Formats: sequence, structure tokens, C-alpha cells
Amino acid sequence: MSIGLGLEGQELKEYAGGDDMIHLLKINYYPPCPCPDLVLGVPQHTDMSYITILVPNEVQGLQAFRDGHWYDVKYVPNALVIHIGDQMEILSNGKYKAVLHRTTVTETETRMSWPVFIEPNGEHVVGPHPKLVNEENPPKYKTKKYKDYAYCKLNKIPQ
Ligand SMILES: O=C(O)CCC(=O)C(=O)O
Ligand SMILES: [Fe+2]
Repeated sequence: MSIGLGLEGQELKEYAGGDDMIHLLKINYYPPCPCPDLVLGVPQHTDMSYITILVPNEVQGLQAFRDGHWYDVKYVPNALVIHIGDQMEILSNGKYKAVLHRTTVTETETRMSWPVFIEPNGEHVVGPHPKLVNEENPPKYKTKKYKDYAYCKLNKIPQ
């Protein structure tokens, strides 16, 4: 991903916090629902992380939004799903876009997923990488501590 932005191989990871980055495992459990058309498992959102590495069980349910449509993210046995999250969008000054996604439920089957959110520690300051901004490409995002970003996002306060 670093090379994709024209940086050296390790530069993005180093600026993102290197080995101080946090790996946060969440376990999602979506039981069967009698009215699957009326509810969502998780409402639409982007993840706050840099990236999310997700292992789903075999029950279809994850959807991603693109060009005005929701698309099923097809279950592929033994494959990992990688989401780009908000911090990666910020770090790349908007070149990589955080993916809007949601989950549906079914009437008969239990879905589970195990996302690992790779994110900065709370004190880490995140903003567009200095090598990706200049006069023609001014920063599109504020630079702030991750804990302050998370506070605003969770409390729906503008960033
Ligand atoms: O269950 C899934 O596939 C996605 C869950 C999710 O988006 C989340 O926990 O942030
Ligand atoms: Fe998510």
C-alpha cells in the first residue's frame, strides 16, 4: 500500500505507528431473525481503523457500497476480507477510500464474523502523510490524536 502511494515500502507503516499499532479483535454474532428484510446486522459505516482483516463464517451477509449500489461481498472459503478504514483514507490524503459497508441477517442461519481492526494507539497523531501533501495537494483531513478522532466519530461530532 505504501508503494501504491509512491512511498518507500515501510514508510506508510512507520508513519502509522509501526509496532505500536493495536490489533483489536471483535466477534460479531448475528442470530437468525424472523424479519430479515426489516433489520440489518450492522448498519452502514466505515471502520475507524487503518485496515480491518475480517474472517467471516460461510453465511452470506456482508455488503459494500459503490457507485450508488450495495453489493454482496461474496463469501470465498478460506479468504480474508480486507477493509480500508478511515485512518488509511486520512493517511493517504484521500487516495485510498474507506469502504462503506453493512451486514444483513437471514431467517434461518447464524452468521458470525471475526474482524481484527488494525489501528493506531490513542495517543498516536494521525494526519495525511507529509510526503503526500504539497501546494497542489493540500491536506484534506485534520491532523489529530486517534483518541480524539474516535471520540468525535463515536459521539457524531464533526471532525
Ligand atoms: O460482519 C461483518 O462481516 C462485518 C462487521 C463489521 O463491519 C464490523 O464489525 O465493523
Ligand atoms: Fe465494519
